Amino acid sequence: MSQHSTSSQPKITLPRLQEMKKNGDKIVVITAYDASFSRVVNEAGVDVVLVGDSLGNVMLGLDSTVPVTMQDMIHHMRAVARTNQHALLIADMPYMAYATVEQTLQNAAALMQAGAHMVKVEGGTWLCESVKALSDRGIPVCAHLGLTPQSVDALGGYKVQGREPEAATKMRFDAEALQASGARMLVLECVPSELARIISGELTIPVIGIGAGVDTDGQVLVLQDMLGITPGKRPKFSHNFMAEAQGDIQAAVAAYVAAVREKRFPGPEHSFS
Ligand SMILES: Nc1nc(=O)c2c([nH]1)NC[C@@H]1CN(c3ccc(C(=O)N[C@@H](CCC(=O)O)C(=O)O)cc3)CN21
Ligand SMILES: CC(C)C(=O)C(=O)O
Ligand SMILES: [Mg+2]
Repeated sequence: MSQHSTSSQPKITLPRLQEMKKNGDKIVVITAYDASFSRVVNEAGVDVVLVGDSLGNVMLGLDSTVPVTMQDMIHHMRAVARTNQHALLIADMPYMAYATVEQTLQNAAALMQAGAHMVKVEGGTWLCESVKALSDRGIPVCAHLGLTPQSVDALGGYKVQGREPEAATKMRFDAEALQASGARMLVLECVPSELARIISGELTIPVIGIGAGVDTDGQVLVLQDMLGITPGKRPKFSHNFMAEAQGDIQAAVAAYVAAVREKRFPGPEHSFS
């Protein structure tokens, strides 16, 4: 196998995801961090694989994503890329890797060269300049609003975001501004279902929810959460699909894919109001 995991082109492209939004077909996103699970989730037919900085929690045993480094992200990104078959691969940019426009370009380039097809950044309008700089240079960007775990200390914990009217209005404004700056996808995490529904309708780009109700254009979950092997507490918005899969990992991931496509997941018990 080649030492340089040069990015091969995915069958699931950004225009295809755009078309899925238009047709109301749910986009299925899942995290993976290594070659074995990259293959499993590809076999299950997921559209998008996220090499999330949640690898800090589930791969490294950390209690937040703050200590995760570019080296960590590159290491896992390369492993996932080696066995990817058809999925679009997104790499999270880790803590402080996109503090300035210069840093953003350099670190995004490293993740693309490790096999990513898109990079993801957490934050609102302060990021617009960097999103535009990346987009102008041909690097697709996924934005991330709501509960942004890299800011957990500023937010005062892992809490639902956008419940107050002013916060909801600001999130809608941030989402529009990021899209106008060139973002091609948006993740909404821990947001009231109604606000996520409104933002998904207002944006033309696909909106992927986690703890954001059933009315987004797609869903994302952390792999270990759906397999019931999270080290520590599993977030309330997640669901253990292993329970109904008789211990079969491949079947559990397939159950998640089917539940999202058929709009059976998430249910009210995984959503916030
Ligand atoms: N295993 C894992 N799953 C994730 O979804 C995840 C990570 N790790 N690490 C990075 C971030 C952190 N995330 C988190 C972590 C905790 C909560 C949490 O405790 N949420 C509360 C609900 C919040 C509320 O009611 O205000 C919960 O009870 O689940 C949410 C998202 C999501 N991401
Ligand atoms: C939970 C998702 C959206 C994420 O950012 C991650 O896995 O790091
Ligand atoms: Mg993340």
